[in-house]
Amino acid sequence: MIYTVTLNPAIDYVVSLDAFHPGEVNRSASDYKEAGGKGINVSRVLDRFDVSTTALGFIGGFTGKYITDYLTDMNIEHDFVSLQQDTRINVKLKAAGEESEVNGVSPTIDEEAYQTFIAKLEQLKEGDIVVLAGSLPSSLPSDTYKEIVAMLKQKGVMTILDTSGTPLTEALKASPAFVKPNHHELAELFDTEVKNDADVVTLAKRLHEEQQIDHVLISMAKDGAIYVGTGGVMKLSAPQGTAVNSVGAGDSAVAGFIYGWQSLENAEAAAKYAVASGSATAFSKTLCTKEEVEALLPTVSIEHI
Ligand SMILES: Nc1ncnc2c1ncn2[C@@H]1O[C@H](COP(=O)(O)OP(=O)(O)O)[C@@H](O)[C@H]1O
Ligand SMILES: O=P(O)(O)OC[C@H]1O[C@](O)(COP(=O)(O)O)[C@@H](O)[C@@H]1O
Repeated sequence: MIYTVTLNPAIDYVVSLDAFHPGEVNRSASDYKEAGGKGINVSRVLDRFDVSTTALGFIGGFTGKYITDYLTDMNIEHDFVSLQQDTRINVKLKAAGEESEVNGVSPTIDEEAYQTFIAKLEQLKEGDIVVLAGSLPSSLPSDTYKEIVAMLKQKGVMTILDTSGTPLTEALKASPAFVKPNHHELAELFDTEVKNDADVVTLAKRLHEEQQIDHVLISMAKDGAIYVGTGGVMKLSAPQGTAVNSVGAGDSAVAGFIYGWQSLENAEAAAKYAVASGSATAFSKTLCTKEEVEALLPTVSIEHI
């Protein structure tokens, strides 16, 4: 069974305007809301690929109810721990060809809620897959993902991690099986500049070899991705197209990799599916469909480095 963990979910409130004028009253040309947060998006995309998951994490208040109702309507299993405080709202602003984001403040996770969540993870078994994705609520210590990865690995559970900053640095010490930082997050991780593909390969190799991560996929938005792992070293081009809404592109890439890996057990095919999925989401208003991904697959080229 695949589980996604979103410790800090969100309603994504996506607002489009022709132009944004700070300090003035602005009116949306269009807006809509979606259940978001990285693990939840992975569940949503895998559902579109006909792969069942159970979404775990913390949810609270009327915003949390919006998310659980949304998932229930989609027939996506979920088993969140309930909080009193509201789940956050993240604002995604699209104006004059630019995308800006204001991600909200997380509710507080108290010890009792955290232990209830850990008790759910304790039930998982060898062969299960867990996707840990997104920021940590500020009330949880920065080594939370590290502790969870270590605990799950002891049970024979495959762990996949998509986060950034100190929680990522810490969790790498527990060697999750697959990580997908983008190139900015990779640079931040090593406190350096990433100027070209060679720099990306050098740092991704360090993650694979020194931190013993089986699969490292560095996503680079319109420049595709670089894979370093048990499947070798390769650069994947992104399909050409017009970016409509790139919110969820990274999450779609994570879902695409899992889908490709599960169905084919081949890292090259999985990385290709990841890139096609990310791009299909970037080119559409919302998350990709399987048909959109498969239409783009032949346009992803791979160069072995
Ligand atoms: N403008 C774009 N054009 C084509 N593909 C894109 C674009 N933006 C994102 N993608 C696709 O989505 C994947 C993930 O995007 P990226 O922006 O790197 O992730 P994140 O959202 O985690 O920062 C990329 O590897 C690429 O395949
Ligand atoms: O937990 P974080 O890092 O604040 O990110 C949450 C945001 O990321 C998203 O999951 C989108 O992520 P990507 O664009 O990286 O795929 C949104 O749905 C959500 O608002």
